[in-house]
Amino acid sequence: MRNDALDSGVRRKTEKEKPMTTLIKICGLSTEATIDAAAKAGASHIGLVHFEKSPRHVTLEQAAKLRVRTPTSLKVVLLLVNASPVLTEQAYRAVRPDVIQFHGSETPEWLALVKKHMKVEVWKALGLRSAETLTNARRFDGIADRLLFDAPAQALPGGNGVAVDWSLLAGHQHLVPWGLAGGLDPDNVGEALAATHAPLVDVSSGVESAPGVKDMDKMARFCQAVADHDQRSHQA
Ligand SMILES: O=C(O)c1ccccc1N[C@@H]1O[C@H](COP(=O)(O)O)[C@@H](O)[C@H]1O
Repeated sequence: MRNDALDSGVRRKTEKEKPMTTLIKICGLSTEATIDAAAKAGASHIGLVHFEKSPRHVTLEQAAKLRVRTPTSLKVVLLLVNASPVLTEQAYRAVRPDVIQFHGSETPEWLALVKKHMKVEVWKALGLRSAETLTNARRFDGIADRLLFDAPAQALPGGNGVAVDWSLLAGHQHLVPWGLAGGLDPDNVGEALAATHAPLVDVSSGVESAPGVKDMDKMARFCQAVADHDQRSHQA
């Protein structure tokens, strides 16, 4: 397992510190077999999507069953898109995720309210268009437990396999933990990490054989590519 070190995401390493291991979230899982494969491959987080328009949608009942069945080495992230307060609370009670990922136009005030009432980490996904997005992201400082930078919304708010402009993140001073999402796959994740030094990478369509169908071989290759990157940077 590679997920022993929880990187704050703010610093990668200092001279005397051990270099950190990149966290890996594999999103949009819907079967026990793929959850087991994610654990075996070395992911740190799995994502369950509760959003009816997504090909990766799982009902709250399915999500609750998968959650209970998930090995303790994996943190469970429940993904919601502009869910109502009632649905958010229902989803939290049914699934008891470790994290709720908000992937719509949710506000800092809404995330703060969720954090106040639910024992859960709150992550906010933001569509990274320009440097201005990074400035606007400061609204979530001290509220979101992690920011995820994804490509701007297309047909769906996420899960579109579209990469962000990594150069926008290169050298950016992050004040809160963060992660890179959008269009990652086994062949480009090493380059993405070298360009951005992301402490967490989040992948969905890049490890699928068809929309909503996870490919366990691609999942393993993705995690191996991240491990290879980590090893290279530990040696540097
Ligand atoms: O995966 C989905 O279907 C999805 C639906 C609605 C919002 C977000 C969704 N997925 C998230 O999108 C990003 C990037 O996905 P991809 O790797 O480009 O396919 C990731 O955070 C997923 O968690």
